[in-house]
Amino acid sequence: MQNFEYYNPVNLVFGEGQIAKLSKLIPTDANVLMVYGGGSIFKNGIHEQVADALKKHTVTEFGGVEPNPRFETLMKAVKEVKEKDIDFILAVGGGSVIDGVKFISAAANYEGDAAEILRKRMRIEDNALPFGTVLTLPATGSEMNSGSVVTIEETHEKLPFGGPALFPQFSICDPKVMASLPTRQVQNGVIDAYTHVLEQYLTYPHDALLQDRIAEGILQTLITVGPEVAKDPSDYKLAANLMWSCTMALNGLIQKGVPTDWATHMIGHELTALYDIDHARTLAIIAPNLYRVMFDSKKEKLAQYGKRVWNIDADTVDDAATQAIEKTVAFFHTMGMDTKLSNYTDDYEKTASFIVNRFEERGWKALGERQNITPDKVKEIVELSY
Ligand SMILES: NC(=O)c1ccc[n+]([C@@H]2O[C@H](COP(=O)([O-])OP(=O)(O)OC[C@H]3O[C@@H](n4cnc5c(N)ncnc54)[C@H](O)[C@@H]3O)[C@@H](O)[C@H]2O)c1
Repeated sequence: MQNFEYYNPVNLVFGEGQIAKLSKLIPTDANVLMVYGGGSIFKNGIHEQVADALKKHTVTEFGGVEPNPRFETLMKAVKEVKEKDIDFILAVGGGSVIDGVKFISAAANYEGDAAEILRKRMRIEDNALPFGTVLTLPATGSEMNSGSVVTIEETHEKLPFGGPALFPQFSICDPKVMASLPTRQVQNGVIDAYTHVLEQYLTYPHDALLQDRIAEGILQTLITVGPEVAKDPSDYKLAANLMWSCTMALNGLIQKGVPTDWATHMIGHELTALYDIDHARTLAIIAPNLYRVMFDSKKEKLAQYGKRVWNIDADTVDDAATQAIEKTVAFFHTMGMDTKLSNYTDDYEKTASFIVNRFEERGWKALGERQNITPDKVKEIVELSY
């Protein structure tokens, strides 16, 4: 096992009725900016619960953070923070709102052009504004990690950044909030979490036995609850298991001491930036083709995944690994994912060369756990995804 440090200071408050605890989790003398997205919280009662819990607090509201949050919108919130001397931010939303709040928190005290935080992929160590979250959509794990992804609309760039100062102080995860989710968003949540685990698991064999078993447990739970919770997100048992699986998939635990990949995400972000395809759906397009192109490099772990997660009984590693990829694609389809870029756009033919050029401009010579996903491999993966 590789050496590691595991630091995660998030106070995760899980369960029905827990939103009321906001009154104690945020200091009463705080000057709060409450940030939310398109307004679904006004229809499903979440806004009412938050407002009720914060009736003794000073709260300014900032709505309109988009799915795949935009730098341009978030800078308006940064202006508000400065003008109103805000000293605590509350994110009420899914990954987009939480990621957006992480950017606002980092940019609030940043001297200079805040776009540098994204373009230079800055590691935020200190000087960020404290914030907490009320999660409304289980998917990203952003409620319990210190990463964020923000899109610069002007240049169609979707860029990740993060750092230890960007952990939420607390996150409230009440599975009841899922009842109002459209099927599409529940499906996205399942596949986003599933692919997060694959990024940290489908690498090469190592000796971190527990990390593998936890990863396999999350995958099996998602396979069990995914199709059912998409049909009925108001079923508390299913919703609670999905919500906790999504958090566990990306709170840092399963990546400790092991190699990780993340190339599917790096390529997927480009598809969202170019075509506005939902994040999870870009992962479903890219991941299987990445496993096909990088087969020799990943086949041992693919075979282990096939045998342990899908109960595949095959004579050879190659056979088990091939079947594992097919099982994964079938699961993505069960969860309502289209797995071809041409299902989303007719204008795909130059996508591979565009993405490769971008990676080269950014100086990315190779991706993946072995740093062997070179620009020509990226091209092959994207072309196979058409
Ligand atoms: N920080 C991380 O670790 C991390 C990891 C993966 C993905 N991401 C990023 O997170 C973003 C995606 O976040 P997401 O998948 O959580 O979706 P989202 O936050 O973009 O929300 C998707 C849609 O669901 C709606 N919605 C949210 N909660 C709802 C509810 N309870 N009822 C009805 N509608 C509701 C939103 O208004 C929005 O229209 C992407 O930008 C992605 O790149 C971040």
